[in-house]
Amino acid sequence: MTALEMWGNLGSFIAALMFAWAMFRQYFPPQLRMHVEAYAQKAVGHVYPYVQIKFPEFTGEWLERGEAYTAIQNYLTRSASARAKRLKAESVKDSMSLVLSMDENEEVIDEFEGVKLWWSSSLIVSQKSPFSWSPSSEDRRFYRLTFHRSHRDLITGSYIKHVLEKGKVVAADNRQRKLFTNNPSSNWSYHKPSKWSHVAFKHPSTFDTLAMEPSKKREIMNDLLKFQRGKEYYERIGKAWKRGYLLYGPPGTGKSTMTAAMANFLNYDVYDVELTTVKDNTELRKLLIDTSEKAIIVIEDIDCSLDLTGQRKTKKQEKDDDGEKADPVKRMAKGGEESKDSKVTLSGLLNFSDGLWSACGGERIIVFTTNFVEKLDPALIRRGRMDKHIEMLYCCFESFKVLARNYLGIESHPLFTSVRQLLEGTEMTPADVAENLMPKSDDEDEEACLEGLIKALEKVKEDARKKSEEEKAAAAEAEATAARAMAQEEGQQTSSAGEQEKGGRGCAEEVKENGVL
Ligand SMILES: Nc1ncnc2c1ncn2[C@@H]1O[C@H](COP(=O)(O)OP(=O)(O)OP(=O)(O)O)[C@@H](O)[C@H]1O
Ligand SMILES: [Mg+2]
Repeated sequence: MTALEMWGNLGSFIAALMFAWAMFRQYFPPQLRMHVEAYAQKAVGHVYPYVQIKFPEFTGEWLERGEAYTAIQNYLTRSASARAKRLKAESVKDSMSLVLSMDENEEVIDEFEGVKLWWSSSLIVSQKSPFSWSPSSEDRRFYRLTFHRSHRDLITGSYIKHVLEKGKVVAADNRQRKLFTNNPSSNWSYHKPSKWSHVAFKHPSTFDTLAMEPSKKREIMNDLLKFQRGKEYYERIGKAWKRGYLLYGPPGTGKSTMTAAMANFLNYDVYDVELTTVKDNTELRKLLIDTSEKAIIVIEDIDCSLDLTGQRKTKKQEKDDDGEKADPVKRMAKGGEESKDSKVTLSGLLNFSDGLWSACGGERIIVFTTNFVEKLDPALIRRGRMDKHIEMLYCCFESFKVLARNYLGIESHPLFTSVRQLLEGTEMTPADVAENLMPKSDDEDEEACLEGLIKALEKVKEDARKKSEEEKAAAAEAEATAARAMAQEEGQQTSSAGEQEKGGRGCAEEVKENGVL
């Protein structure tokens, strides 16, 4: 028999089977058909050694997109793009890249701990619109997983968990991350229920481009990685999966840049909380609850946002304050007009940072930045709330080298030696160094930029020297004035003591005289 004849016979056999099946469906009464089908399935089950699991696209009463379906779709991306013959492409990251998944009725093979499995994707077209070209909302897509029944425990126990976890990781890598900012409370309405507005987060800062001492940078990166991989660890020790970072240092040392680098490193969204537009503590809590996992919540310039220098109020004091706010008479008595300022208090902020851990699921980082760490209440930055304190420093030579690589594309230059000497003991922020390294015109080359930086550093050094001399002179002057004042005071005391003595004696004499009298 030739191959062609064999295919011909097989085709006839399948056609006959399909015809028999159609007759069976048409002429058998439904109840009888159900019984026959059930017995047929049982009979097949005895000889057919494979198990199948179906993962539908939409689940639940409201037909939400099943998390498992999406995770499987993402998990199968790699094997589908390598092996499937027909693929579907979807754009992600604001149309910046494509994700490929297998098209309907395709099959790919996967392997897990030496066990072979088959994934197929299927589509059941809705009965209502069999000839419609446009997809119907009632069309049902699903993935079907087939495996040998001897591996049932392995597949249902570990493999499916592995697929879902890997799928979520792929989804996180593919998603467009967002930068959220809180809407002023007046913007919350029925039509715009979200407390946050967002744009795509595209900050270019990375740890590679961040100017910082390499060992410190590595330490922070390791800390972040440990946190990100620490799900089980946090569960085991019974601590919420969160970490607080306090970034402090002078303006322009890279606190905001570091926050962006952290978000890019961890692949997290960023929630930038503008505290001054938050009406009160309750609103702050609502904002917190509305954040997602895998997020960095940032409160910049925490010392400027609120008056956090005061002591924490007791519950009673807060109640009294609330009473005053509510009572117009008390408010007027306090000083007239109602304040338009935020009424978020230190306690509110503490509850916010603590609530972060208790009210929400895991994987959140909170970052506070400040120029004046000494101004902050110790309660706000104690370990447990702010677990890691990072001081952002003036530019050192190692930081300069990173900036030179970023801005000029050079690793070394004869002028580096002068820069190194000048940077020692000079306080110039990375922001100022970066500004000096930026070519001001097309014909300014790297040498000109470095010379410009050297001049700027010399000026800063000279200004610092003059300032220190002026300060020394002022201190000496103040000391001299104080000494003069003390001497004068001592002189006055001596003379007044003399007079007192005289006066005293006078009195005594008087008494005496009086006595005599
Ligand atoms: N450590 C750094 N590494 C790389 N670039 C830096 C660094 N520090 C500052 N810069 C550059 O200077 C600019 C200002 O820095 P940034 O806004 O991060 O400072 P900051 O510490 O947040 O200042 P502020 O206290 O005023 O908020 C950045 O846009 C960046 O280009
Ligand atoms: Mg900043």
